[in-house]
Amino acid sequence: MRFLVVGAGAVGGYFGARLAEKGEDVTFLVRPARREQLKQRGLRIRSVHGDAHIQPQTIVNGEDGQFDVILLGTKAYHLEQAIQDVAPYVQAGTVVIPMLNGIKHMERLKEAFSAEQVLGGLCFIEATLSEEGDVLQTSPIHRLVFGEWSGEQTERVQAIAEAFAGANAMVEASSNIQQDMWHKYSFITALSGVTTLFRKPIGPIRELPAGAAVIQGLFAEITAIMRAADEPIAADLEEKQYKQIHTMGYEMKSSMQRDMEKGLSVEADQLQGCLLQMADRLQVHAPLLQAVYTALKLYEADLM
Ligand SMILES: NC(=O)C1=CN([C@@H]2O[C@H](COP(=O)(O)OP(=O)(O)OC[C@H]3O[C@@H](n4cnc5c(N)ncnc54)[C@H](OP(=O)(O)O)[C@@H]3O)[C@@H](O)[C@H]2O)C=CC1
Ligand SMILES: CC(C)(CO)C(=O)C(=O)O
Repeated sequence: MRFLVVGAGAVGGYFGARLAEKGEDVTFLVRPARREQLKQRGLRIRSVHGDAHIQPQTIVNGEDGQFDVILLGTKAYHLEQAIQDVAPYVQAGTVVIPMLNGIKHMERLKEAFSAEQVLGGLCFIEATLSEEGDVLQTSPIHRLVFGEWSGEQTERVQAIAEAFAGANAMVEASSNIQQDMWHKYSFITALSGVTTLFRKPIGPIRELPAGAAVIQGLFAEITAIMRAADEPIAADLEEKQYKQIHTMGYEMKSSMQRDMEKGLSVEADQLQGCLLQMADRLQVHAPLLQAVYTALKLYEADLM
């Protein structure tokens, strides 16, 4: 099975390298500067699960290649360019698996390719790129979940799961990827929301009663919006996720917060902004989410 990983960043670099380390046929679609960096230094992972160092196969936009599975690992604000660049490689029988946070990209991908070719996907991992371009992976979670939108365990899903079997990452074929994606969307919207608002890891925020109340309030707003939109979320989602946030390492940061610390763009429109549009349409009151989004937009304005 030939894999193409779009973007050799934190997420794409990690899961792609884990698959290549296992011996699978993996190519990275990268841009010229990243290709040069990878050529000089290789793709290195420094991880709590063990380091890795591979010399990755790369292509840049326009070069030839044929692939069975495309793993999409760009930021949501790079999605349009990524779609254009990857389109020539999406042929009959090719499957696209996004690993992005959020949900809005699913619509866009199904429209750009065919709904049949796009599986659902998400990942749980705390990873970032170092100044040298190495993947730093710093907490026990390194889980990739994917599946047919219908939930069926089709042959192609089983074949992909088989290719990942034995790789140094937890990879699961889900029979309810729609719900999994909405749940992850809820979790990351709240986690990235509070960690960027307060600019602290989750530990110090949740141990302050007022911080815990903000987390709880955000989950209540987010799930109220999702319920009003009739999205497939569990009845006890907010309680479960509030508990989940208390099981995370004290120093755990969100990827959005790490990007903010590096002065990079953030996915505010695709995460908080997209939910606020739903809230507006459905007339759900979401003042905490609005405050988080405002803080993010002010941060973005300073970048310009
Ligand atoms: N980091 C994390 O811990 C987690 C991140 N996520 C989500 O995963 C997604 C990816 O995040 P993350 O890995 O952190 O992001 P990174 O910024 O680390 O990596 C994204 C990579 O995509 C590359 N890229 C962008 N456009 C293109 C293109 N057209 N062709 C080829 N490469 C391209 C960038 O390359 P270049 O160097 O050329 O700019 C960059 O290396 C986001 O949606 C994020 O929210 C989800 C869970 C955890
Ligand atoms: C929830 C978490 C931290 C882990 O996957 C994440 O998705 C992110 O920071 O983007």
